[in-house]
Amino acid sequence: MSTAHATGIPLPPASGAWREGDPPGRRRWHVADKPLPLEAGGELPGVRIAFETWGRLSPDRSNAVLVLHALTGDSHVAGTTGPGHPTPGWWNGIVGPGLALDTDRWFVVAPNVLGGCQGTTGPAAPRPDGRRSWGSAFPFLTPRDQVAAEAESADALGIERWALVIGGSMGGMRALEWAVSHPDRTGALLLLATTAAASAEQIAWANIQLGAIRSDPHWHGGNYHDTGHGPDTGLGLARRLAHVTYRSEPELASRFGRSPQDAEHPWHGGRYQVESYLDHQAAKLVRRFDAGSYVVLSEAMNSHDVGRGRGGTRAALSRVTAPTLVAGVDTDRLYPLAQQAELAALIPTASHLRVIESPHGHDGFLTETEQVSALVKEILAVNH
Ligand SMILES: CC(=O)SCCNC(=O)CCNC(=O)[C@H](O)C(C)(C)COP(=O)(O)OP(=O)(O)OC[C@H]1O[C@@H](n2cnc3c(N)ncnc32)[C@H](O)[C@@H]1OP(=O)(O)O
Ligand SMILES: N[C@@H](CCO)C(=O)O
Repeated sequence: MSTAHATGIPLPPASGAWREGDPPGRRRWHVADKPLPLEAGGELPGVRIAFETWGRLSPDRSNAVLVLHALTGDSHVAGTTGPGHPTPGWWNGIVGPGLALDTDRWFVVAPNVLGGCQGTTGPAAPRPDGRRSWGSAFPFLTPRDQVAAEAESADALGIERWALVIGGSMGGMRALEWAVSHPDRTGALLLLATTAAASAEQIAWANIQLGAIRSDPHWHGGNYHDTGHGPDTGLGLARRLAHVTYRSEPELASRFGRSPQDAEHPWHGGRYQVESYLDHQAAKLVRRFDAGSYVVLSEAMNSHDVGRGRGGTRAALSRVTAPTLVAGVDTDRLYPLAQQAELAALIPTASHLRVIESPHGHDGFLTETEQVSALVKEILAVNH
C-alpha cells in the first residue's frame, strides 16, 4: 500500500510545534515560513519537517545530537511501535537512557528527511493549496536541499551547533553535507557506511528499482496518491532488489541456503526460503512507505556528490573541521569499504577508518549495536 494518502499509511498524530521539555519520542514538526530554494532550481513552499527528540536541551544548548536516518528509516530512532510509528526504533540498543547515546545527558534530535513520508513534506503530502498531493509535481531534491531544510529546523529549535552529527548510508550523506556546508555548526561527526559521492553501481541499482516502480501501471506518472491504488508491485520489487544489496551473499547462503519455505516445493509453484524472506521484506515496506518518496529519495541519493561545485571531493572534504570517525561494514557490497576509506583519508580531521565486522552487509550499521555503540562513545568522548 504505497498510497499514503489514498489508503492511509497513518500520518503522525497531530502534535504540532515543538516545545522545550517535550516528553521523549514525541513527534513534532516545524513549518518553514519561507520557501526553500533548491539546488536544481526553483523552490519548495510550505516545507514541514517532522522530528522526534529525546532528552533535554541543556540551558547553554550545547548537548544536542543530530541523528539522520537512512533511505527507508525515519525519525523513530528509539521507542516502540504505535500510532504513527509503524516500526520500532531502529537504534533502540544505541539511543536511550544509559545507552551509548545517553538521553539522560544528550538531547537527541531525529528529523524525517525532506521528501520522505513520515510527516515531513514529500510527494504524498498535500500541496500548499491542500487539495491534492504533490505527486509528480514534487521537485527534484538533493542532499544539500535536505540539509538546508534541517538547518532551518535547527534554527527553530534554537540549536546553533550540534555536539555531534551522526548518519548512516543516506543519513551519512546528509551528515557529511552538514559538516561541509556548516562546519561551524557541526561539533563532531560520525559517518557510517556512506560515501563522498554515489557511485555508478549505486546509481545502477537505483535505476533498476526506480524502473520497477515506474513500470507499475498504478504509478500513473507519480500521480497516484488520490486514486486509491499505488504502485505496490513495483515498490515491492524495488525493495526485494535493494534488500539483497543490503545484505551479504554469505549471510543469505548460511541463513537460507537452498531450503524450501516450510512445506512449499519450489519445483511445484512453492518458494525457496530466501524468496519468502524477500516477499516478507517487500510486504513490510509496501505497508509503511510511499513509492513517490522512494523515487524522490533515491534520486536525491543518486545526485549526492560532496565535491559538486566545490572544486572536487578533496577540496570539499577539506572544509570539514569537526573531529570525525568514519566506519564501514566489512561485508558491505553496496557501499564498499573503499568509499569510507576515501572519506577517512581526505577529511583532515578524521581518525583512521574503522571497520564494523558483520555478516549483515550494508545493514550492519543498523544491526551491529555493540560495535556502533563503541563508535558513538568514542566520538562523544573526543570533545566532551
Ligand atoms: C528494527 C526495525 O524494524 S527498524 C525500522 C526502521 N527501518 C529501517 O531503518 C530500515 C529498514 N529495515 C531494515 O533495513 C532491516 O529490517 C533492519 C536492518 C532494520 C533489521 O534487520 P534484521 O534485524 O537483520 O532483520 P532481518 O533482515 O533478518 O529480517 C527479519 C524479518 O524477516 C522475517 N523472515 C526471516 N526469514 C523469513 C522467511 N524465510 N520467510 C519470511 N520471512 C522471514 C522475520 O520473521 C523477520 O520478520 P519481522 O521483521 O516482521 O519481525
Ligand atoms: N536497510 C536500510 C538500508 C539503506 O541504507 C534502509 O532501508 O534504510
